[in-house]
Amino acid sequence: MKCFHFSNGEKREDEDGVISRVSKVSWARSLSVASSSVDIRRSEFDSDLSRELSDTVTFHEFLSQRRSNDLRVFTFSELKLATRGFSRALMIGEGGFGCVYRGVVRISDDDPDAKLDVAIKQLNRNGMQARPSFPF
Ligand SMILES: Nc1ncnc2c1ncn2[C@@H]1O[C@H](COP(=O)(O)OP(=O)(O)OP(=O)(O)O)[C@@H](O)[C@H]1O
Repeated sequence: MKCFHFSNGEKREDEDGVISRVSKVSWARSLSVASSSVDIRRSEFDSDLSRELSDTVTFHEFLSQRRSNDLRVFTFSELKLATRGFSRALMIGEGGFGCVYRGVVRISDDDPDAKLDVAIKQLNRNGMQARPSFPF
């Protein structure tokens, strides 16, 4: 699943009205859409890639790069709306990093009827895989 982490860095609004938070982020091999979680959690890193990129790429730059590949960036508000506030009635599964919800998102600004069923994972700051496997 594709996912990226939102952090609690500086808030910035770009020319398209997409609000992002600017801070250093690290790249995860398996990216999924993050939501309300404001912590940066390191998960499955591609060690080579993260070594090359993680300390130099800001979240805003990350979004820009994804856009240049024609990938749509959703705001947290859009994802919240799509899942009716992350309603438990729409929950379709749960992984080690959080719950997965069924949602419907608009896929075109021109056509309000163009919609797509999607699965949206809300990263859980207390996800099981974030816990240490041994006591400190
Ligand atoms: N695209 C999807 N369509 C339908 N159900 C999905 C989809 N993605 C996830 N699910 C459901 O959510 C559950 C958890 O998915 P998730 O991707 O979180 O699993 P995971 O890879 O084990 O999680 P994690 O990466 O957090 O360890 C799946 O077992 C499945 O039931």
